[in-house]
Amino acid sequence: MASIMFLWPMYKQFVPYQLREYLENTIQKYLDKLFRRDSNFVYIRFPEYTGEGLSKSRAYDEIRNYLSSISTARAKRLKAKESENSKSLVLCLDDDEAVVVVFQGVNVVWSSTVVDKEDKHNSKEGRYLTLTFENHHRDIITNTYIDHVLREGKEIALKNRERKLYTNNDSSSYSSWWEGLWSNVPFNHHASFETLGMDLDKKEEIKKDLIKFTKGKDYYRKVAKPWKRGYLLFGPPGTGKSTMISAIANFLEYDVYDLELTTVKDNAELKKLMLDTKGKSIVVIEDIDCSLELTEHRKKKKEEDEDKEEKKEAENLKRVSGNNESNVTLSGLLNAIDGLWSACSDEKIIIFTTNFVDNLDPALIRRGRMDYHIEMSYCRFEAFKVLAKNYLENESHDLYGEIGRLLEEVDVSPADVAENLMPKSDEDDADICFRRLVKSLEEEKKKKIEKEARKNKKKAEDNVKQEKQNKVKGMVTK
Ligand SMILES: Nc1ncnc2c1ncn2[C@@H]1O[C@H](COP(=O)(O)OP(=O)(O)OP(=O)(O)O)[C@@H](O)[C@H]1O
Ligand SMILES: [Mg+2]
Repeated sequence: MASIMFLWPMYKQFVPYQLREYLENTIQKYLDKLFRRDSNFVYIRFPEYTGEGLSKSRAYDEIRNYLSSISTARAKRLKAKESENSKSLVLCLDDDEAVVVVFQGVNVVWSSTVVDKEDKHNSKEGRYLTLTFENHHRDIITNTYIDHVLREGKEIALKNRERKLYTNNDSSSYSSWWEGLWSNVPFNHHASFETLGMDLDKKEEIKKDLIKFTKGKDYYRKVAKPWKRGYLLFGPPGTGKSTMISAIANFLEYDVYDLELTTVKDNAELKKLMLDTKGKSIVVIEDIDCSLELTEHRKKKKEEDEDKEEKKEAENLKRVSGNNESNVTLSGLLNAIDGLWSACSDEKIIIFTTNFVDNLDPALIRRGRMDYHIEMSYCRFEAFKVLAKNYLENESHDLYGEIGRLLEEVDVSPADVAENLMPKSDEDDADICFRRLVKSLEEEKKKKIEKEARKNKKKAEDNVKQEKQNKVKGMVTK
């Protein structure tokens, strides 16, 4: 019987379609009816559509994904499918084709069947996948294997999907009516940890932390915490905070939700937005200090307007600007990050960026909320080496020593260094770019020295002034 089971796919390959259809519709149906009850084999059917055929079956898609890698390696007939959510063609088992899979020493057969043309009018099942195995393996298949298949299928779908960059829609604009809370575009930023100029040890530490997080499902469940992690990226402009977010997204293959807090109407809307984000994603709030400050600033301005009896003018302004004033409060934001709802979806990273970490409310960035604080700092020699390799494919040069010394003496951002390293014309080779960088660093050094000198001069003048005042005071009291 086992040999018949394994020959079945081959038979399907060689027998002409019309004859096969005839055989399947007549002989096989009767034979199946007669013998299936006593058969040693179990058949599980997974239809493409569930219920009345209104919605696609998730299990079917997951199994198809799982079978895609196996079929690509083993099946003779494959079907190439284009999928909206997938970044490349998906190869899957062709109709009326089958593959044998061995799981923990147990042989099973997966076959794909398309519903007969006549039947199609009565049934919306479309296609179905059938899993066949010997009866005495029933426990391992139903308790372990099917779960394994669905899990693997989900993983494969996540890997193959086209990643998205989401931005929240302004709720006061008409487009949000049909576009929903978030709009998206394909996420195509190519930043990676390899191209990120920063201290190598720090880079490794961040990568390790991220990997630990992604593997922490059971741990987070054990300690009864939602599976999420907060990162605070802080540092001067142009030090790579936004680039780091893209690098993290690419490293983990996550989607990115870029949340523009100033267009969020109120706390309730913020909660809705957060609830509408999927797992395996990064929620980003850039320049968090400005977002909150802006809200406060607007409120104060409104009060002032009212005090000055300019209520009418303020009303007009409101009308013109579409009344899109944000009333998100700090407590609303805290609640959105780790309120009860945050346990609703799995595997999420929240990243705040700021240029002024000292301006932030301690409650917002306390550990447990923003678990990992990463300082993005000015460009030093190690970061420069990464940028030189990246922009000029260069790993050594006579000027490296001088550049290294200058980078220790002046504070310049990696963005400034990158700008100097970027060839401006076809004639610009590495030598020209490095010389340009040295020149720019020397100018920075000169500016720094002049600034220091001005500061010292002012300090000396202030001291003289103070001494004079003290002398006068002394004379008066005498
Ligand atoms: N550490 C870095 N490694 C590699 N490239 C960098 C780095 N920092 C900055 N750059 C380059 O400079 C540009 C600006 O960097 P980025 O936008 O990431 O800075 P930022 O810290 O987010 O600045 P801001 O505070 O103004 O938002 C990037 O496009 C990137 O090319
Ligand atoms: Mg930025």
